[in-house]
Amino acid sequence: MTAGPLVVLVGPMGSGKSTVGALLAERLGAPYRDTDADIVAAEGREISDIFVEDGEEHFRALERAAVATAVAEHEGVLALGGGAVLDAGTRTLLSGLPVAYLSMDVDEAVRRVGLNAARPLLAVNPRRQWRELMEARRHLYTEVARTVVTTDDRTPEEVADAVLAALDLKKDA
Ligand SMILES: Nc1ncnc2c1ncn2[C@@H]1O[C@H](COP(=O)(O)OP(=O)(O)OP(=O)(O)O)[C@@H](O)[C@H]1O
Ligand SMILES: O=C(O)C1=C[C@@H](O)[C@@H](O)[C@H](O)C1
Ligand SMILES: [Mg+2]
Repeated sequence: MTAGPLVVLVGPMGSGKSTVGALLAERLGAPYRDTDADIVAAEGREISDIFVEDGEEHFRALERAAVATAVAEHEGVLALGGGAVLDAGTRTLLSGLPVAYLSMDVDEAVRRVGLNAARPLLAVNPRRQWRELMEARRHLYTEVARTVVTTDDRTPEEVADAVLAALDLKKDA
């Protein structure tokens, strides 16, 4: 059997990658890994500091390298950063992998993260910013995904069940 992640979660900020990823890891008896956390650990600084000090392009290159390492060596549940799909090289790395896109509509997004000051991308007029962000990204999430799982009106447990079913992964590993 080839090594590689059992499932890769993509989707916008707040779609539930961390929450659902942890549940999936528990159900599959597999480790959870998050490339945002890998980058913070490797760089010894927060992502917001990388953006401010070196710019988004540099961050995307670090992210591409982190995704390359993770898909090569991680055999569990892998969550990517919300903007990882913007990079063409990162998208290529995902080809052929069991990628699930966790989607949500704008109302749900504003409810979950719109008022959260820790997400400065959405700090001013979250509804409009959300729409713009998704217009730029939706087709890229869809492009890399083997399955699209809606998270609106679903608990994290229900989302995890839907991912397992869509990717034909067993629940009691
Ligand atoms: N299915 C769900 N229903 C309701 N709330 C949810 C659901 N999934 C996640 N949440 C809540 O939404 C918030 C964001 O979830 P989470 O941190 O898992 O998203 P994320 O995709 O990892 O975000 P980020 O890209 O910022 O890391 C949390 O407060 C979480 O409890
Ligand atoms: O949506 C984005 O562009 C980002 C999402 C986060 O996961 C981080 O990767 C970073 O803050 C950028
Ligand atoms: Mg997260």
